[in-house]
Amino acid sequence: MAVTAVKSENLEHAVTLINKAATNGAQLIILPECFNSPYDTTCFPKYAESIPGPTSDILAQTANDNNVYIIGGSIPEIDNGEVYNTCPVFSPSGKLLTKHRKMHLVDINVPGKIRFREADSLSPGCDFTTFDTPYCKVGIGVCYDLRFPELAHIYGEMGCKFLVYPGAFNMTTGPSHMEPLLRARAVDNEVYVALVSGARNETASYVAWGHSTVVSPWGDVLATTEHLETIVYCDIDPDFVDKVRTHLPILSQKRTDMYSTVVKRK
Ligand SMILES: O=C(O)CCC(=O)C(=O)O
Repeated sequence: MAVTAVKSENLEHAVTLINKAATNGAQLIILPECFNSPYDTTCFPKYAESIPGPTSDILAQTANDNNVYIIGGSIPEIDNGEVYNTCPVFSPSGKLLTKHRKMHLVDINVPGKIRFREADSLSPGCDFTTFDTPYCKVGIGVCYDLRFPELAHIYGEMGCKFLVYPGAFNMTTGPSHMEPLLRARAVDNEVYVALVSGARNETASYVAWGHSTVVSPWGDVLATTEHLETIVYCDIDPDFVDKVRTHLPILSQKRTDMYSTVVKRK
């Protein structure tokens, strides 16, 4: 999705795209990170709103109108004076099922290329976020969360078969890192993984890599795109997760007598 600096335009456009995807048969629809605001630390506090709030009300209504799950990308959320990068999730009846506040905030400095520090205006979330669908359990991260294998592993342990990351990789890290990270999380945990990005806008302060992609539990790229706005469609088969786990039972072969990944705070 192409995102502009005008929140109302972004909301209207997101609804149009969701309606189109639903008309074409999508049952679970994912928006990109920061779809109602520019991805810019100076914008987050200005665009922030509560969840539930105006943007989430529109997504709830759109989920209900189309009878689809919506993973609402992310929006800057304000709560108690703190601003979070938050992904709200809606059921086909328009219920706010859960929300994921980005747990790992971006703090990168590649000299001469990119410096971005979300903590300049955001606070990190401290919750694991999963929800059940009739198809399978789904785990949510937001972009930089993808770089931390522990989160994906814990979601796998919690029973998720599909991990979804609204994201916005950039022109420095995206070309080298995004696809390998998606494929690694998928193969490590034998799950489907999707990352949904905003379209590239060369005039934005942060230029997104784009390339929204879905990877299978076997590590294959099932659906992807270039950097311009489009809807990427993909069939997810939760039974295939079980098949891969039977063929390669690595999850039960972990040497948990020697090491483990432990949840310290829920
Ligand atoms: O991990 C990266 O390289 C970029 C991450 C990012 O920009 C984000 O979390 O939105």
